[in-house]
Amino acid sequence: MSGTLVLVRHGQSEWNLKNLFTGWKDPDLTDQGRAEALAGAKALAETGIKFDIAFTSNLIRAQNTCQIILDEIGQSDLETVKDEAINERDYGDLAGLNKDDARKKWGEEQVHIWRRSYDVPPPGGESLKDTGARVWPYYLTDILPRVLRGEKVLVAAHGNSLRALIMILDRMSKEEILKLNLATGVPIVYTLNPDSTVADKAVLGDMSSAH
Ligand SMILES: O=C(O)[C@H](O)COP(=O)(O)O
Repeated sequence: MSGTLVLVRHGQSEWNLKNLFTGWKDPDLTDQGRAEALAGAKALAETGIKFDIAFTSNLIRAQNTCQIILDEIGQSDLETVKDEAINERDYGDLAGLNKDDARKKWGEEQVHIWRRSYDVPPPGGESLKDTGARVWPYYLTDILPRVLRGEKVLVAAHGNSLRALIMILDRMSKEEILKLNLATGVPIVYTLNPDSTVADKAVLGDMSSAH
């Protein structure tokens, strides 16, 4: 039996718009972010998918993205589990700073390393590896068993908690994950084999503008 796992990064947040490092801070979606979530929802609706359960983080931008999707596909009351295990990576001392100002202060390369490397944490925050250390166990204990039972599972979360998940799903190396950026509101639909490997992957939208 194969199940379906849909991953979606929340739509643009107020702090994405202001170009601020966000992490565990809790800004809401912008109008554009709500529109992105709705566009992703419409793409999912076209597939005719009906979910068995949804997972989201403790942060409002992911929760509202999740609800916009569920409302659009006619599943407003679907069981939805909220857990900080799939929160955005903790950006530590960078949270609240402007990304361009940070580049001016520490240099383009250092900021890129903090944002995209596998195991270099930003000051006081989590690396992707640290983020994975909480995302992966949660995936194995709470999310994957549902998919392997043949269920259809929605995960509405964050750029870096989802990069950690995609790294293991797509068997990406530490070097490959450096280049992966997820567009906001674009659903990624995985069909998993019974041994939890990926049978099929479809991206319902345009990832090319992601940065
Ligand atoms: O937390 C943030 O600032 C963003 O959601 C993700 O930021 P990044 O693309 O710089 O990792």
